[in-house]
Amino acid sequence: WRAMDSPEIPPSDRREERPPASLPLPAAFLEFLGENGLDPALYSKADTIPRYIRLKPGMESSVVTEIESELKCDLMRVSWLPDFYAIPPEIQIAGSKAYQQGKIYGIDAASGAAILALDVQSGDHVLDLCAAPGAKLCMLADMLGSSGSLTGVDVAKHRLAACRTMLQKYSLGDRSRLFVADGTSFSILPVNSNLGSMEAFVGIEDNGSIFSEWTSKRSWKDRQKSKKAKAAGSPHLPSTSEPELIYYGKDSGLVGLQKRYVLHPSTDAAACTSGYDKVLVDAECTHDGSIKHIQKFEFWGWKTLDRRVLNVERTGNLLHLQLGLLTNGFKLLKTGGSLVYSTCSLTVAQNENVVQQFLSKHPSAELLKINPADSWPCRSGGIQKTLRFDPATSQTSGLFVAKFVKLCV
Ligand SMILES: C[S@@+](CC[C@H](N)C(=O)[O-])C[C@H]1O[C@@H](n2cnc3c(N)ncnc32)[C@H](O)[C@@H]1O
Repeated sequence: WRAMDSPEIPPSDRREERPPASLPLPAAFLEFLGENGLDPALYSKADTIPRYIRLKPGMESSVVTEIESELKCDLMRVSWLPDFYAIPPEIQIAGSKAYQQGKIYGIDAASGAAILALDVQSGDHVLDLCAAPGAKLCMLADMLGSSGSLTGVDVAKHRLAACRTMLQKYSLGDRSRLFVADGTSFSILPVNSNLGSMEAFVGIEDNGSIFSEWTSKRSWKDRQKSKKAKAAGSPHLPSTSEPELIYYGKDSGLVGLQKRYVLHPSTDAAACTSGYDKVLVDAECTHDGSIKHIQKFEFWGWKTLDRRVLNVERTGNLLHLQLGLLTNGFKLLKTGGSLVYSTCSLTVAQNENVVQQFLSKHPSAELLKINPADSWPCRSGGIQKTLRFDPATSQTSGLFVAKFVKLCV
């Protein structure tokens, strides 16, 4: 797999003579970095990047002192990101009471910035097209507040089930619904509150065709369906192209509605008027910018990295997948709505090139300046208005962020 030509490679991504990384990076990964103009020395910084946590909004400030004494470290407030704190990288939060009681969750500061870039307002209908394992989904739900809706989609059912657990743990599920589906073809629009009250869509008899309150107990029909899906092949991919709803909250707007109305695929024209206000496409990628993730392969085995990350077939398909996810996410956006595309890859191929290809085919898409970024510790991407976070510049994981608006054409 070769990186595509790029108009401009950000200067700090160019290869330079620098001290070698302390990690024993395997030859295939070094070759991947070389092909993409990335500096292996980045991977020696894994132990210097803080771990970030987000305090659930609304917690009293005394909670910070409580958590500090429990974790036995200072919580350093991240000045440019509300509710975010940095802690030393070696501190584990999973065993702490604060984590178990749903007061904090782990999320990188760059990920927090991507969510702020989306500028979610109360009342928005928000779609997260690659939602699992769910840290960004939780932050989106928090930003939404007490009106609007959140739809999470992921192709991997077991990973999306983890999102459901997170939403429930942090009491953020009421306005949410979760679909196992392919994000490149998902076409279900938000439940529009005006339509919800129309007689045609509201169920009269509860004969199984109407959404009643969500329960974790599955019906006989559903159990048969997943048995069939399991027998048919991969447990990760839906066996049909039909999205599977695995969770909806009591205020998600579904309760009382006819299933066929809610699960009805939309047209492009309908999306322009009744689509999502905000869409996040945090696309599947090679994860090479997630320095801590790459570090884990030292224990998992470098062969696993070859198979999971660098496999030519997989990486080649990835570019197609990323463009497909961005294209479909944009299709589901209402006119005037905005979309954030992000990846945790540092390559130009999976970021600027995908953005360029997408813009060349979509005259109704325009890049938007991310205003709060003026005070963020990041740099410009290779295309104006796009952003790049990386360990050296930002003290965070690597993240590319681009924001688009859907124009009326
Ligand atoms: C970078 S991760 C998303 C991380 C997530 N946004 C978060 O903050 O926790 C990418 C996700 O995309 C999912 N994915 C891969 N192909 C997909 C597809 N065709 N449609 C939807 N999701 C897909 C993967 O299962 C994975 O969970």
